Amino acid sequence: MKITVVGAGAVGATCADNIARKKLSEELILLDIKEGLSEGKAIDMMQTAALLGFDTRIKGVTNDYAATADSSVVVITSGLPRKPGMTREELIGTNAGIVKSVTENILKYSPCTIIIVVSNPMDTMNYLTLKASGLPKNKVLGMGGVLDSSRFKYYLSQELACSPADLNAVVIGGHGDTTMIPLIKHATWNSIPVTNFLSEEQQQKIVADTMVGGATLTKLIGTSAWYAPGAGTAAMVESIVRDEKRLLSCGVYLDGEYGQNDVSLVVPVVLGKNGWEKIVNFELNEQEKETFKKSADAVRGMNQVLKDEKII
Ligand SMILES: NC(=O)c1ccc[n+]([C@@H]2O[C@H](COP(=O)([O-])OP(=O)(O)OC[C@H]3O[C@@H](n4cnc5c(N)ncnc54)[C@H](O)[C@@H]3O)[C@@H](O)[C@H]2O)c1
Ligand SMILES: O=C(O)C[C@H](O)C(=O)O
Repeated sequence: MKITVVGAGAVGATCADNIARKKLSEELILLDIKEGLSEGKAIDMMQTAALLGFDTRIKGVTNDYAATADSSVVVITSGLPRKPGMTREELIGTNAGIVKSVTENILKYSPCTIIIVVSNPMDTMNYLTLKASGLPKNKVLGMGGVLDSSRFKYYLSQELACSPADLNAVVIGGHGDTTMIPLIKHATWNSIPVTNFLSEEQQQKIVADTMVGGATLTKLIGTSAWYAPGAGTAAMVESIVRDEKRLLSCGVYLDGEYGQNDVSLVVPVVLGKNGWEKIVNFELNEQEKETFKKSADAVRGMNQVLKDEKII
């Protein structure tokens, strides 16, 4: 099996590192537009193989799409990250062109692949990839909800002084500072509602911190995060290539589900060898439904830019 990661920057390289450590494929191609970057990072990672005990062959290439031929899964991380003070949506002008051309090049050599989109603004880039690729909707997925759910568990675990591994907590909606919806009323600590242990004020703070989790790290680091995004993407790849059927929050094209059409948003899906295999319906209360609709409207507004600029 071959997996390709496009973009050998912070997120792409971290994702590739996780894929190799988990031994998810025999071959792993790392592709970047910047001469030497992916070649160098691939060799650096290969020099950890003897220490970490994996036998995945990682190869770095500069814009050589022929090397990606017959990839089962392709991860797209190419594009600009935001700087402190920016929103993800401000990246659309640059990243739409990059994501569209990468998608077209990938499909020339892997017409049946499954694509995971990481580049921001993810909800709009995932929609663009689906439209530009013409792939079946179950083969195009956005990474953001897995990350946001993991961040949600982090903030919950800090407040509850518990292990994040014992928490069940999900973020749906958009992958934007104002569009994501951490479902705190549904979150549990080993089946006990977390709301039993947290004041209303604590709950609101956890939700707010989760929503701006990416912006908080961008302010601290000076560019956006990569460890959790890389690990989150690798978890999605793992569920696909091992056909684990994990229930993960992923960006998918909605065709009536959750009352929405013609938009990509984050919802819980079963992830297996065919991509997303089933969208699972959350019993949202009226307020959550209304918030989901607002997120959908905001993301649809961003997607309109793609049409106005004749990108799709
Ligand atoms: N969805 C998420 O949860 C999530 C999380 C973190 C980052 N991101 C996004 O992922 C993207 C990458 O972030 P990063 O921190 O790795 O940035 P980075 O700058 O470290 O890496 C981006 C890489 O893309 C490469 N690139 C640019 N144009 C390309 C092209 N046409 N073909 C191939 N490679 C190309 C660059 O040379 C660079 O190496 C950003 O858009 C960022 O906002 C999304
Ligand atoms: O915050 C960002 O811009 C990057 C990514 O979407 C994240 O949530 O870490």
